[in-house]
Amino acid sequence: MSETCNHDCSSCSQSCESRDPKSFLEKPHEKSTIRKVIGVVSGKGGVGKSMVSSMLAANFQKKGYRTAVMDADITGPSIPKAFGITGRAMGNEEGIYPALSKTGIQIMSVNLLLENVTDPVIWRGPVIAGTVKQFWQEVIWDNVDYMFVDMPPGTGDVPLTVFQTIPVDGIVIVTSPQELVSMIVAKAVKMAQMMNIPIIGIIENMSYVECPDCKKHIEIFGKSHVDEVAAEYNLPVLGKIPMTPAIAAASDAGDIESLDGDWFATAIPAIEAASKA
Ligand SMILES: Nc1ncnc2c1ncn2[C@@H]1O[C@H](COP(=O)(O)OP(=O)(O)OP(=O)(O)O)[C@@H](O)[C@H]1O
Repeated sequence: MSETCNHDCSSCSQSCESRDPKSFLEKPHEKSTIRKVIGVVSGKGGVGKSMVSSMLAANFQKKGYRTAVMDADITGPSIPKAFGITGRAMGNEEGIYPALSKTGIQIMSVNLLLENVTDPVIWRGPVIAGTVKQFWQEVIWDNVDYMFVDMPPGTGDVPLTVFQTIPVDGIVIVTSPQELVSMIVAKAVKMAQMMNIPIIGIIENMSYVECPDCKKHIEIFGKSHVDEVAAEYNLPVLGKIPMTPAIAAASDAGDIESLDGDWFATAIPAIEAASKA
């Protein structure tokens, strides 16, 4: 172990015995290789967590990493749409194969298994959590450097299952300025600490709107408090993403991979550094 242990597993990525003596971690499919798993979480829905998961994956793939997205947001799956994937996942007696995006990102989502993408998933918690487990154990993930897990919002059954079964190397918390940011970040931070998952930092989405003429940043949801809240928990702010029609349009068109923007200039090296072996 290269760093001195301060017994706070939430700020450390080492895997040592004291980390989790009675681990519930499950092995992935025997044909899968997944090197790093990054969870993307939010305290509540609609803050752009799926958008951030998709854009992070697109950026990591562009950097040359073999990248995957597991859409663990079973009742509100929006990942395939952002990547323009409409077909169904294929499988055989060995397992299920993820769909591939235009740039080769491996994607698994419940929407790739439903007969009709508009069919609602009206399942009880344990069934939903079981589906996420299956995405880990029965999908054949091909030589993945970084897997981003788009978590369901909140701190319920499914995030719990993900944290218990999948060896998550770190989480990124997504917030938006109008939420009760301090309470919601506090809940996400506490859950990660209880589960001994390192927190890489916070990304604020829909942070501001840029005036197309004078380029002034307008904080339409009011003044952001993300810096203060991050400082309170000793976490870095990994980025502030503007609310822009380009993001909404790219997502609606299934073209998230074509978006250009340097919104992740801080987040990418932070994720790389936090997930180093
Ligand atoms: N920065 C942005 N600028 C413009 N539109 C955005 C931005 N971020 C997200 N959106 C849009 O907001 C909507 C909600 O985003 P998204 O689905 O990523 O949220 P979410 O937090 O994953 O929601 P849920 O948890 O309910 O699934 C989407 O239609 C998306 O296109």
